[in-house]
Amino acid sequence: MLEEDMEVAIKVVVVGNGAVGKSSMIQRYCKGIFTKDYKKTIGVDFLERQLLVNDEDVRLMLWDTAGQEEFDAITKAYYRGAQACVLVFSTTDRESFEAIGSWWEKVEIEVGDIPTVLVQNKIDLLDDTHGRMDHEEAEGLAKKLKLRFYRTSVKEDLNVNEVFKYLADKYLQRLKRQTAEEPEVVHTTSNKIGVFNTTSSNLSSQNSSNGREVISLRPNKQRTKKSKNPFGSCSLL
Ligand SMILES: Nc1nc2c(ncn2[C@@H]2O[C@H](COP(=O)(O)OP(=O)(O)OP(=O)(O)O)[C@@H](O)[C@H]2O)c(=O)[nH]1
Repeated sequence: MLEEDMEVAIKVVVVGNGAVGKSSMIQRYCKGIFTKDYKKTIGVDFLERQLLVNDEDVRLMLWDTAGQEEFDAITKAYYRGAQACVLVFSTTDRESFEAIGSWWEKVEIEVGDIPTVLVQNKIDLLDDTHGRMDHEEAEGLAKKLKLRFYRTSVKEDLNVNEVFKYLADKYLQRLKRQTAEEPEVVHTTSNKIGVFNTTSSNLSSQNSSNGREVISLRPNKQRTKKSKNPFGSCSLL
C-alpha cells in the first residue's frame, strides 16, 4: 500500500503514426465516445480518467501526440516526464506497423524505459483484405521489443480498458518496488514517480486544484476542423 493521502498520477503518452486511432482511443477511454471523423491532431492534448487498481486510486493523464511528422518539434517536449506509453499501429496501415520500431526508439531516447504496450487498433477491419496484418508478425514484434501486445477496436470498444489497466498496474508495481528501495522518494511531488500529495485538497471535487502541479503541463491544441473543448466531460486538472 502506498502512503495515505497520496494520489498516484501517471502521465501516459499515446504514440504512433497519423490516423491509427490515438485520439479516438483516448476519447473512448475518457469519454466513452467514438466518432468516425478524422481530425488530425496538431500538437498535443490530454484527457484524464481515474481508476482503481488493487484498491489504489490512480489518475491517468493520457497525452495525445500528433502522429504526423510535421509536428515532431512540437511534440518532442511532451514526452518529458512520461511514465507509461502506448505504441499504436493500425490493422489497415502496414506503414504504421513498420514505424513502431522508430516510435519505440523515440520514446526510449526521450524518457528511457517506461511501462509500454504495443496495440494493434481497428481490428474490426481485419476482414479488409487490403490492410490485413499478419498476426504472427505483430506478435513477433511484441516479443522482440518485450512488450505486452493488445488488439483493440476503439470503434467496437474492444480491449481499450484492458490496455490502460495493464499500464496502470505495471506502473504501480514499479512504483512500489521503487518506493521499497528508496522510501524517501514518496514524500516528494516528483514528476518522476508521479505521486502527488493531496492532503490539502478536496479529492471529491471535480474542480479542485488537486493536480495543481500539472497545470503547467496543459497543452495548447488546435484541430484542423471546428475547434472543440478537448476536455469534454473529463475533469480539468
Ligand atoms: N473502423 C475503425 N476506425 C477507427 C478505429 N479507431 C479510430 N478509427 C478511425 O480512424 C480515424 C483516425 O482516428 P484518430 O483517432 O483521429 O487518429 P490519430 O492516430 O489520433 O491521428 P493523428 O491525430 O493524425 O495522429 C478516424 O476516422 C477514426 O474514426 C477503430 O477501432 N475502428
